[in-house]
Amino acid sequence: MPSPFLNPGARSTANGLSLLHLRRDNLLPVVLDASDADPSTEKIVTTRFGPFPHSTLLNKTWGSQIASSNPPSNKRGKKALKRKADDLDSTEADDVPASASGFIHIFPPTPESWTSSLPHRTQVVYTPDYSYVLHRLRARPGCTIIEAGAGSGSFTHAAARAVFNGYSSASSPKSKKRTRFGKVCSFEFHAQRAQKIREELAQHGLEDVVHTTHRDVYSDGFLLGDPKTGKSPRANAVFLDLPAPWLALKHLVRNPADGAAVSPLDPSSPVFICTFSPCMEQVQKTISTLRQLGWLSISMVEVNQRRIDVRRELYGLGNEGVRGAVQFPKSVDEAIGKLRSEEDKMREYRKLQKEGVNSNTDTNGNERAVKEDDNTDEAKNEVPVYQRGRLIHRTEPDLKTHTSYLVFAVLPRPWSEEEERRCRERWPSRSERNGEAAVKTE
Ligand SMILES: C[S@@+](CC[C@H](N)C(=O)[O-])C[C@H]1O[C@@H](n2cnc3c(N)ncnc32)[C@H](O)[C@@H]1O
Repeated sequence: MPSPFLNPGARSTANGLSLLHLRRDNLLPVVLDASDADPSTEKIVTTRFGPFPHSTLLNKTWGSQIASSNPPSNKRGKKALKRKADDLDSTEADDVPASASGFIHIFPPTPESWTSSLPHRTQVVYTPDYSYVLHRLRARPGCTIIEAGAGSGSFTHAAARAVFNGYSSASSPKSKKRTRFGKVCSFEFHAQRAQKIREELAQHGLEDVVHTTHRDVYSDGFLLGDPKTGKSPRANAVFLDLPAPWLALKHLVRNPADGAAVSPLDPSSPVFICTFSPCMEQVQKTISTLRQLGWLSISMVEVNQRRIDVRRELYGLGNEGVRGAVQFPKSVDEAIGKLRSEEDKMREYRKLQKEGVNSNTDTNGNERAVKEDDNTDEAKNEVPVYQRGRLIHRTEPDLKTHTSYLVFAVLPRPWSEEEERRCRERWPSRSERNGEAAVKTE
């Protein structure tokens, strides 16, 4: 099955993953089920915007707006309970809320939307970090990345998309020989997490691109299959999101001394590494071990991404009903004016109370007209609402991420005297060329 992450097609399909966009930063992943066409028993996604039976979500052009359905006439629908809005957004429902008022949008999955909606089993790597990491690892179609640990699979999905250049199982044996298919070799030592990520990747059509191994990489390294005699993944890049990355580095060498038959690294290319650590002591230990093992260009980066919200700030009491406006006096004069008018109103009210007249009727018993406050900006100036107020920008403090110090390094490809000599003969330097010319003219 082609992965909806890599080949989403034009429409939502049965058994494929879709993402329901409820609100900004609130996405609900759903695998659509077409097996039950009976409206009284089919699966329903229940959200704060109403119920959405799977049949109403199937075969929709990505990006479509979908209106919620009327509550079904089945028993579950009739027994509908009123629940808090936050409890409502779920992929399956035992009962359906009686109101059917809203709409949602349906989107194909991407690594970014999966990161913000996936079921968390561990801390995850968020988009600002992994986009930078993949860029520094030179992740590109056709290369192989080693990842440990897989955790909740957030980084795994982004890495799979970065290296994807075709499904090896779908290509002919001849082209398989010629093409090096991009791969992510993912290692996880927690048995349930390893099993869960395997299931998820199969459900997402990524099992061809990601090879998952249940393994303690500190003791058993990164070969595929048997830890000692297994196959080398021939990795071009490595990402370690482990509590003690320095303990795994001894296996990431060109000539293994740990008893492994081969190195897990690609002998024909330099290898880029990134380790992800939440504290500086871990960074220091990692860098020290990288130095001992011959890694070069070692550097550390902290990604501190902030989303900047640019908007107009409109203060003043006359902005009632204006979207985003702050109902607060913009000057001392406006504050005093407001207090005076309220005192006047109170005085008049007390006077009427004393006279025994309903405050909403005048002394003759007629309905009193509500005095309109003409002191609005609308009435006072011609400036359109969207241009009023001060233009301000604020950083959004609630960005989802967790402290991460990213250590990067490069291990050069192995290089022998013989290879150096062959290259010099083939591409002589200018001085070598000039020397040769001088010898020839003598
Ligand atoms: C922070 S989580 C990784 C999150 C992941 N990068 C993501 O984006 O979802 C760290 C994972 O490393 C795994 N782990 C810890 N020690 C390990 C080891 N020695 N070998 C393999 N995995 C290990 C843990 O079980 C945990 O799932």
